[in-house]
Amino acid sequence: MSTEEVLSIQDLRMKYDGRYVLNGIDLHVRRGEMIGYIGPNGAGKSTTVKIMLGLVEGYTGTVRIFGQDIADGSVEYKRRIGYVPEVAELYDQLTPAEYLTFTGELYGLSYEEAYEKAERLMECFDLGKVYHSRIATFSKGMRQKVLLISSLLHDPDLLFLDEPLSGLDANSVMVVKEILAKLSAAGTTIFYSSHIMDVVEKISSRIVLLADSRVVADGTFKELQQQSQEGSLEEVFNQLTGFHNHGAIADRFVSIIREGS
Ligand SMILES: Nc1ncnc2c1ncn2[C@@H]1O[C@H](COP(=O)(O)OP(=O)(O)OP(=O)(O)O)[C@@H](O)[C@H]1O
Repeated sequence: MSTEEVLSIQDLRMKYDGRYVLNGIDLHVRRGEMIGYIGPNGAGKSTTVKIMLGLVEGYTGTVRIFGQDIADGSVEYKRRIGYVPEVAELYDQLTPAEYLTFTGELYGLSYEEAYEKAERLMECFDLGKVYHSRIATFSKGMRQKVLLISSLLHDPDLLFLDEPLSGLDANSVMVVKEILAKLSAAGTTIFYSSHIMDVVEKISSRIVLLADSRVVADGTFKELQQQSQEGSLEEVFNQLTGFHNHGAIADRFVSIIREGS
């Protein structure tokens, strides 16, 4: 793996409504790393990613991407980034051909190049026949595949994925996991945010766990296991986030549902 630093975050803090949602994040990521970025709901994962994408302002600290401070006003670094958001904002009235040539051109590809490349990528996902159908008619998994293609069309150096396997069937999951492994091996740096612990455990070269607005663990899966003396990543996650009462919460939930019945 290269020692080239693709991403560097120093003392990143962000407040919403007077409350710190990120409180001193430090993170240094090298080229080709596959970072599993995990944490409880509301821990600040999306906020960190949105800051890195330049979508959220008002933070303090320094964020450098490809060596460039993203606060310096230049947006050139964005051309080398791909992003699959948690909530898809696909344009329903467009076809994949229209949508993907639009995003491809935004990333600097020519129309012809984007059109032809997107069509071949759609075919890889068995979606060649619907290249000219409206996205409004697509299933969740089909939409997710279009989003994945859109994030990868320009062969980004840094890829941010938020629940990228959402809605995909088991066969497609296998294909996408393999694609990510190959991209990472070829030098693409991947920031993989998900709640599906067994996938994160298997595909990440390094896992960063965010809790209470801070990084509470950062290392390989083996290192995290040693830190918490637990087995699976799910158990490591429970332990490092101090969560032990799933049974009691479930009991309470069910008893409320059953009240009066
Ligand atoms: N625009 C906003 N205005 C006010 N508070 C916000 C805003 N965006 C996020 N927050 C708050 O910041 C905290 C972190 O949210 P964030 O979406 O980053 O969490 P997350 O780790 O991605 O969670 P999840 O796993 O549920 O997706 C939450 O408490 C959330 O309510």
